[in-house]
Amino acid sequence: MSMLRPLRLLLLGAPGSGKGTQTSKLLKLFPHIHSLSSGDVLRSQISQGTKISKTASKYIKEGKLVPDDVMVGLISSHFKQHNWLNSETSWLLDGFPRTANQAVELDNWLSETQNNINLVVELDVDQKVILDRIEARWVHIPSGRVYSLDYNPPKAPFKDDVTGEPLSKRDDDTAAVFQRRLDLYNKLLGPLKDFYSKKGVLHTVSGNTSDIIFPKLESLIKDKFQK
Ligand SMILES: Nc1nc2c(ncn2[C@@H]2O[C@H](COP(=O)(O)OP(=O)(O)O)[C@@H](O)[C@H]2O)c(=O)[nH]1
Ligand SMILES: Nc1ncnc2c1ncn2[C@@H]1O[C@H](COP(=O)(O)OP(=O)(O)O)[C@@H](O)[C@H]1O
Repeated sequence: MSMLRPLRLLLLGAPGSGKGTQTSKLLKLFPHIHSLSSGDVLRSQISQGTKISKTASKYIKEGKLVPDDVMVGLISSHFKQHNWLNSETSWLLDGFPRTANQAVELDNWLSETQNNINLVVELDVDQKVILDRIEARWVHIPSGRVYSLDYNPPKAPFKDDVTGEPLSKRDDDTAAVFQRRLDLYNKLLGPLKDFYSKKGVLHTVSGNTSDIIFPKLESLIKDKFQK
C-alpha cells in the first residue's frame, strides 16, 4: 500500500460526473484517506430526522443548494468530531465547498490550523453523458455506496452488496431536478475554480468514463504526494 504525505483533496464535478465513484476507487488504493461526501452527510441527517433535515430535504428535492451556513456548520463539526485537523490526517471532500462563499469560510477556518486544501481536482466529463448515469444510479443511503444498472450493478438485484439492504433512487435524481442541479453547478463553478487556481492547487482531469479518469487522478496524486 503506497503511503502519501498528508493529502487534503477537494473533488469538483457536475452531479453524476463520478465524484463518489472516484472516491471509492481512491479509498481502495489509499485506505488511510478519510472521505466526506456532503450529499451523504445531508442524506444521513434526513434519514435520522434531525432538526435541519426538514429544511435540507426541501432544498435537495428542488435541486437547490442548502444554505451555506448550514453546510459550513455540518462540515466543520464533522472535522472536529473526527479530529481531521491534526497535521498527519489525509482527507478528501466530495461536494463541499460548492460555492465561493463556502470555500472562503472553509479557507478561513483551515488556514488557522495550517491544514489547508492542497489539491483540487475538477472532473471534466461531457455533460451529455451524465444524464443517463443519473437515471441508472441506485444508492444504499445508510452507507453512501453507489451503484449503476449499467456501470457497476449490485451483485443481487437492487440490494446493497455489503448489507443486502434494499437500494433506493434519490429523490433528486429525476431528469427535471438533475437539470436544475447541473445548471446551478455550471453557474457556480467559475468562481470556485478561480478561488483555487489563485492558490495554485487546481487541476482538471478529463474523460467520459470513470475508468479513463481514475488513472489520471491516481498519477496526479502519486506524483505530488507519494512518500
Ligand atoms: N456508465 C457509466 N456510469 C458511471 C461511470 N462512472 C460512474 N458511473 C455511475 O454514474 C452514477 C453517478 O456517479 P457518482 O460517482 O455517484 O457521481 P457523483 O454524483 O459525481 O458523485 C453512479 O450510478 C455511478 O455508478 C462511467 O464511467 N460510466
Ligand atoms: N456543499 C453544499 N452546499 C449546498 N448544498 C449541498 C452541498 N452539498 C450537497 N448539497 C445538497 O445536496 C444535494 C445532493 O448533493 P450530492 O450528493 O453531492 O449530489 P451530486 O454529487 O449528484 O451533485 C445537492 O443537490 C444539494 O441540494
